[in-house]
Amino acid sequence: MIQVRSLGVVRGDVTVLAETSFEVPDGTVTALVGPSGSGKSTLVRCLAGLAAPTTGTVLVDGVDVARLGAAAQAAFRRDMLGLVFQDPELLDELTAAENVALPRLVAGAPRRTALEAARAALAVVGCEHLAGLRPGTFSRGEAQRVALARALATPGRSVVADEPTASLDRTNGRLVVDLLVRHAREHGAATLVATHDPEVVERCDAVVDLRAGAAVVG
Ligand SMILES: Nc1ncnc2c1ncn2[C@@H]1O[C@H](COP(=O)(O)OP(=O)(O)OP(=O)(O)O)[C@@H](O)[C@H]1O
Repeated sequence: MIQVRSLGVVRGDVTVLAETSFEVPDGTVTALVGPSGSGKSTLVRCLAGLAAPTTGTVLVDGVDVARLGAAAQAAFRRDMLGLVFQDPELLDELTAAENVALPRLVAGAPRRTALEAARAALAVVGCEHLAGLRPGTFSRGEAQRVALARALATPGRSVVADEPTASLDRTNGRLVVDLLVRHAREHGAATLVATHDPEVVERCDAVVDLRAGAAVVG
């Protein structure tokens, strides 16, 4: 479960987020919407331990990432949270399977086990055929699905995505949302998706709107 409690973020004179509270239950997908500059990315970064709350707390499966040290925060991102960004950020010198396996390899899993799990994750997103290839030649849709396979292969259940369909065409955008929703249902994953895309919002179970600095939960 993802829990955001009275979250406030102030940077200098700017109130980026004020008194924001909501929960994302396991097995459900919540859309995080709001005009440009309303703090969606900042909230995602707080959940990932990449930005610090000024007030309030965020909990991912009970873990308050802001209270962890830097190394533990990195381990939290690797082991507990599936993170998806607008750009896939794959490493060009590794194959797709190695990219997906990387978090597990870094955590010390045997190479063969990690690569087998990576191939299975690639099959789930329809990219089995890319396993042995390097990302340089992948289409945007393919690259984003490989990044999704990497995020969804995280042992932890919660998933946070920041504009995961923004750089994709409609067909690939739909595919990515389908995969996020299916993963949430099948794995009981609490999933939060920051988005501007009405088609994505329509597929979600709930909407949190960060309009005018206050969260409206519907
Ligand atoms: N460290 C910081 N210092 C000053 N202002 C900041 C800082 N971080 C974020 N902001 C401001 O907070 C606001 C919210 O930014 P954020 O990127 O979270 O919005 P967003 O809703 O994701 O926007 P978009 O939809 O355009 O991606 C912006 O006006 C941004 O300039």
